[in-house]
Amino acid sequence: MASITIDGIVKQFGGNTVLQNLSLHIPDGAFYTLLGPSGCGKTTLLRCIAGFYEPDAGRLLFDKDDVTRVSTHHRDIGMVFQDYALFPDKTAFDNVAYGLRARRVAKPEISRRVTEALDKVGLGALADRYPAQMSGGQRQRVALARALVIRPRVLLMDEPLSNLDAKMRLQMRDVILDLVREAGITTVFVTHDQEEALAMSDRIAIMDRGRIAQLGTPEELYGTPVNAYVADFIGSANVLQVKTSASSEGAPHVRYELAGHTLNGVADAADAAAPAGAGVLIARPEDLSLMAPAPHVPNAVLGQVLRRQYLGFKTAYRIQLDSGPEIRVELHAGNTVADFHQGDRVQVLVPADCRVVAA
Ligand SMILES: Nc1ncnc2c1ncn2[C@@H]1O[C@H](COP(=O)(O)OP(=O)(O)OP(=O)(O)O)[C@@H](O)[C@H]1O
Repeated sequence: MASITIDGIVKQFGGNTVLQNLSLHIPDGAFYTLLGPSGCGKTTLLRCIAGFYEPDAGRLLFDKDDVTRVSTHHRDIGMVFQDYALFPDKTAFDNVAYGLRARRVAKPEISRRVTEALDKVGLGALADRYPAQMSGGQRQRVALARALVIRPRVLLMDEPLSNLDAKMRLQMRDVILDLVREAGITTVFVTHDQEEALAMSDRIAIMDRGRIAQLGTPEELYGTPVNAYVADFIGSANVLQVKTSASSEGAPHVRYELAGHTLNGVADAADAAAPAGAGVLIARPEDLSLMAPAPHVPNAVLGQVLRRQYLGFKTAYRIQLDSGPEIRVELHAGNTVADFHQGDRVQVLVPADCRVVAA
């Protein structure tokens, strides 16, 4: 077990800089997820931590040990891949035993630890099966047991759930979390599935073209995304260009123009000093609400229902704001406000704590 310090890592392929001076500290025992769209550099970063790639600049530390130039098999890491990467000609037992045999662990101890590891992942009865005789979920459990049985300092997982069906993915989330929590092992998990990231992580690093756009707890990323990219990547958000001006209440409050109305919002701390200009309103559909048009309602914008979609636990609306953009609103079942239909005139209520960030 060890903390991981990534200090100013740069990685280039040809002329293409894939990791741009990236720094990140992962405390001992924490579960961190790298999340981002295809090609943002998640796997490259994981491979630098694993030692498959040597960075062009920067350092990598496990605790205080500089492992930047240490080879993969001396880094003491466990790895789990999307495609399991099991040996097809070895049984589950022998797959899990492989790392211990390579480390010349005594036979009785190998037997004890492998049996224990297979039991932990619920495969005690399948020790003699070959990978081809197992389901995807079972194979991934073998891969997990194989990674953990060597008691690595760091566990690295590259999209380990993406080849599994939806139900198995949910089950394996719990299996993984139970095992890594019990072992107290520092884990770096790569996914492009935002729900998986939210459900599993202590902290999520959202990556954008080789940089970290935001690092935070799931609640921080969802509740206070620093920019439109993060807001749009985690959950869904209305991301609307607005013109901002200073609020009489002072920072962090800000006023902004949306579809001909002046509303109150909250500015990002970094932008609070310069409130006048172009901004971006970030409003989650579930934070907005609807009412029939009425005079003198603060923080409301007029529009018309373009589409109403009933989704059981919620109803999703697309509203065309009068001489403004479209905006999405979601009302949850049990919400007592009246229902609206296509063509209805409505007033969209935008809470005054909705955030406006730099454009
Ligand atoms: N070995 C390599 N040689 C050249 N370019 C590479 C190599 N590995 C990755 N790249 C490039 O680096 C960029 C980042 O790739 P990376 O695999 O790290 O992205 P990712 O975020 O993991 O994407 P995905 O979710 O699709 O796996 C891509 O543009 C990719 O084409």
